[in-house]
Amino acid sequence: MTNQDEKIISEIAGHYREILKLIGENPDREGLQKTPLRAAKAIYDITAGYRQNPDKIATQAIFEHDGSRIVIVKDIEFYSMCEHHILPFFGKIAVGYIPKGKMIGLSKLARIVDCYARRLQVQERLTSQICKLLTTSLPNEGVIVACEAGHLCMKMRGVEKQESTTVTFDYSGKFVEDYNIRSEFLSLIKS
Ligand SMILES: Nc1nc2c(ncn2[C@@H]2O[C@H](COP(=O)(O)OP(=O)(O)OP(=O)(O)O)[C@@H](O)[C@H]2O)c(=O)[nH]1
Ligand SMILES: [Zn+2]
Repeated sequence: MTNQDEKIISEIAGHYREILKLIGENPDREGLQKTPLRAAKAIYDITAGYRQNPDKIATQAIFEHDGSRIVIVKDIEFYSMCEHHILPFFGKIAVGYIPKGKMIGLSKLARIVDCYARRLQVQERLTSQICKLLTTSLPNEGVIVACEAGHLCMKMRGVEKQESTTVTFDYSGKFVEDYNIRSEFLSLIKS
């Protein structure tokens, strides 16, 4: 952690201390003394994606590959924060692509998911940012991303729908043109 990171975290902690007072707490009581700093470190960590470069992650591990069949990494768990309420939404993402002479290191797909998830987000944008990045930075014939998540802003407050989940998709290239390949992806991520 750099000096700049520490400076920002300490400033955020000061704001959390004020929030604790405003909600009727005593930030000086024993259990809360370190809470502003802990909370500041947590929010800084949860939003680490702002300080990462997704293009760099996507181009770090590209290898030769002459196959042209779909590659899928599914059940990539993620945690993000909804930009409207700053409350968590979390679930799983599946990423698929059709190679065009190259393949990407599998872990990089999960790292790209984390890079965009660890920001203030809406689920639709999270899904489309992953799709767009891979479409432009990895040689491919098509990219598809499916995301299923539960939003705490719909469960622990507001409309309070405990079982609701939200599903979002985005796709490019052959997945747009070819319904069969899109449904192949869907059946493979369900199996
Ligand atoms: N499309 C979309 N909406 C989201 C997402 N996360 C939260 N929301 C919605 O953002 C909306 C904000 O609506 P507002 O009416 O401004 O806020 P609110 O009064 O807190 O709304 P309620 O949640 O209905 O109580 C709500 O409908 C949330 O469900 C997301 O990822 N995508
Ligand atoms: Zn919300």
